[in-house]
Amino acid sequence: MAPILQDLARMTGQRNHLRLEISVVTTLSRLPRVLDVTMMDLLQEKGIDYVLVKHHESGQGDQDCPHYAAGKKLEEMLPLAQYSHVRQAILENRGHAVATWQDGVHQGHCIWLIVWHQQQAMQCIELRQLEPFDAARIELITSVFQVYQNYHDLLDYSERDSLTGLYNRKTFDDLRFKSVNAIPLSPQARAAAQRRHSDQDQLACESSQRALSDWLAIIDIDNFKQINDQFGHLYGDEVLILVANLLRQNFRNTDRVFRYGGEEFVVLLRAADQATAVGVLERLRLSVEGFRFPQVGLVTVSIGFSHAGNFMLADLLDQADRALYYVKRNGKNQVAYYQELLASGKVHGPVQNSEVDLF
Ligand SMILES: Nc1nc2c(ncn2[C@@H]2O[C@H](COP(=O)(O)OP(=O)(O)OP(=O)(O)O)[C@@H](O)[C@H]2O)c(=O)[nH]1
Repeated sequence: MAPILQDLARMTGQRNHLRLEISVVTTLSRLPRVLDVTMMDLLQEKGIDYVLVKHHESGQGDQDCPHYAAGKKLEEMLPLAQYSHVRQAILENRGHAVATWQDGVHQGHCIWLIVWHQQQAMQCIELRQLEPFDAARIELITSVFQVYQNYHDLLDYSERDSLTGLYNRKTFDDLRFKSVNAIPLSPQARAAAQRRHSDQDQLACESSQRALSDWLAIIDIDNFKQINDQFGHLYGDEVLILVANLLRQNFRNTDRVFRYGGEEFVVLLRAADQATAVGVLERLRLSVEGFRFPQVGLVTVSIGFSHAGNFMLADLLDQADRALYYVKRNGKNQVAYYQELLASGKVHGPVQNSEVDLF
C-alpha cells in the first residue's frame, strides 16, 4: 500500500480526537518535501483571538534545509493578529490560506488549513515547505485534510450530547476508563503507561495530560425537578440548553465541559491556582443566577470542585461530588472546594477499607 494510504487508514482508525489530531499532523508531515506541520487551537480570551500551539512535527524536507528554524513551542499562545492570512481566511469563511515566510536564512511557503465546526473556526493546521504550492500539491494536502475534517465531524457527533451539544457521559467515561488518557497520572503510572505504549500512543498520552485539566467541577442545576413539574419537560429542556450555553461562554476552549447526567455537568478546568478556579466557577454561578430564563425566570446552580493533585479521575469525581452534596444540604447556589471542606472537617474523605469485602 502507498504510504499515504497507510497513513490515511491509520488516521481513520483513531477513536478519539487527540489521537486523530496527532495522526493528521503525522500524515501531512510525511508528505514529500514538507518542512514541518503544526496544529493550533483557535481560541478567544477577553475578546482577543489567539492561537494555541498543540502539536508540532518536523517533516523529511527539513533534512535538506540546514539551519531551518523549525520548532514551535507547544502550548505557546500567540495573538491571531500575528497570523493575518488565517484571520482573513476566517473572516471570509475560507477553508485555507497560502502565504510566504522568511526566517532570516530561508524563504518558503506556507499553507494554513482551517478546521470549521458548526460555522466556527476551531483549529488551524500550518504546513511549511520551500517550494511554492502548485494546484496538484494543494489538492493533495486539502484532500488529506478533508478526510480529517469529515472524520473529526463524525467523531464529534458520537462524543456529544444531542440536546446540549456538550460532550456526553460516554466521552467522559472513555477518559475515566482509559487511564492512559486520564488526568493526572502519577509519575510511576505514567512511566508504566509509557512503557506499554508505542511512540504515537505515548505522544497522545503526553499531550492528553497537557490538554486536560488541573481541577474537576460538578455543576448541578438546583430544584430542577420542581422546574419540570411546574413548567413541563419542554421548558426543563430549554433550561438545560441555556445553562449549557452559559457553560460554553464561561469556559475556555482548553477546558472540557460534559453533560454528565440529567441536570448535572462536569468541567475539567485548567486554572493556575485555587483563587483562579474559584473565580471562574463563581463567575459561572453568578451568570446563571443573573440570567432570566424565559417563562421559568430564576435558575441557580450548585458547584462542588476538587484539585487534581495526584488523584485519578474517579477519585476526583467522588471528591467534587462530596463538595456538591455539602452545598445541596447547605442552601444551594454556592461554590464549594472539597479540599477546604475536608480540612475544616465539614466533609469526610472516603472510608479506607483495610479488609477486602467481596460479597
Ligand atoms: N426536562 C428534562 N428533565 C430531566 C432530564 N434529565 C433528567 N431530568 C429531570 O431532572 C430532575 C432531577 O431531580 P432531582 O435529582 O430530584 O434534583 P433537583 O430537583 O434538581 O434537586 P436538587 O439537586 O437537590 O436541587 C428529575 O425530575 C429528572 O426527571 C432531561 O433531559 N430533560
